Amino acid sequence: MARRDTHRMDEDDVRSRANPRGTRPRSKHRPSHEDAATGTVFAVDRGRYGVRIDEGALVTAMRARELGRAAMVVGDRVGVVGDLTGAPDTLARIVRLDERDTVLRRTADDNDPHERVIVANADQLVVVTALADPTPSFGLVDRCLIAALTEGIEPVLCLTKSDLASPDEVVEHYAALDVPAVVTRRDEAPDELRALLVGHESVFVGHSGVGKSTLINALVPTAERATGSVSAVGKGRHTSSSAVALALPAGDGWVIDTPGVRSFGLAHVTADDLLWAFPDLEDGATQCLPGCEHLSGATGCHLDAWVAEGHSTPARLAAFRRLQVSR
Ligand SMILES: Nc1nc2c(ncn2[C@@H]2O[C@H](COP(=O)(O)OP(=O)(O)OP(=O)(O)O)[C@@H](O)[C@H]2O)c(=O)[nH]1
Ligand SMILES: [Zn+2]
Repeated sequence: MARRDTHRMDEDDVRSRANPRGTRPRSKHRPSHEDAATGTVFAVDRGRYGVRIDEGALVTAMRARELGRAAMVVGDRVGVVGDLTGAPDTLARIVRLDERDTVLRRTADDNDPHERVIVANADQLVVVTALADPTPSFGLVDRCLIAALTEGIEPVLCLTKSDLASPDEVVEHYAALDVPAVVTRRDEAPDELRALLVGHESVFVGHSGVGKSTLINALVPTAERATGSVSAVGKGRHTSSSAVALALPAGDGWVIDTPGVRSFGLAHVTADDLLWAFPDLEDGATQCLPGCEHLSGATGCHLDAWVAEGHSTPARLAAFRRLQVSR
């Protein structure tokens, strides 16, 4: 059961923090069109949405006025009416936005209260980092992991360019977090990673230049063409500022590519949000002083005693605290 606050609203007043491990979403917006087809938003550009209709065509759609301020993001499940043939120059209408299972969000920096929802309904976050060129940025990786863990999205570490450096140190660094790590290099097929993606909606994030496009092109051979067709969604100009969802060739799962990031603001994440992702530590914190940040040496932090009592391990507490400092 999720225990986090569900009262927070994202920028579009879409209720999105509801139980991420819960049951199927209910519609927030009451369907005004009983006959609407259901689909998934795979691209967004300048007020136009690319929607893959379930068992149907790829259509370009605009949102109906009745949706009010609600803005859809890649991964959203929506109801669509109108011309659903996907023929050139047709425009369908989104009349319903389903409640989100998860949202991946970030702020521009840590002092910025404005949250941006990047992707909806992803259940896996693949944090891509190069082992060299550029050297791994533990801070950025930590922040991506925090964003996933606090939203109930399963993180996966993907360590690229293993032809240039050994993965041992990085794997060791993250061992206590129990996050699966896969190692890739461009001259070998990413079979291990591919196996982890089957049946999932996986978002890929990473610093620019880590080899994310190389990886995605290996996973989805039609990726470049698909990304090109997204610019058709946005009236012909090229999209590079937003995410795009690509269907895996076997048809079982989605890969969502996002633009390279330099930073990952977490102004919206509290100490207790992060603790929620560590069920072995969470109960121990009920005995901390109010407002405890649970850092090492903090007066009144009960977590050291909790670990000494055998409820968790020093390595887990250290891993939690390292993320807590990164936050
Ligand atoms: N040595 C080595 N180089 C790689 C590997 N994978 C990618 N590269 C190179 O790294 C550079 C960046 O790769 P991209 O796939 O474009 O990286 P990206 O993360 O998509 O970067 P952006 O497009 O800026 O977001 C390119 O020159 C690639 O050829 C690898 O496994 N080993
Ligand atoms: Zn504490």
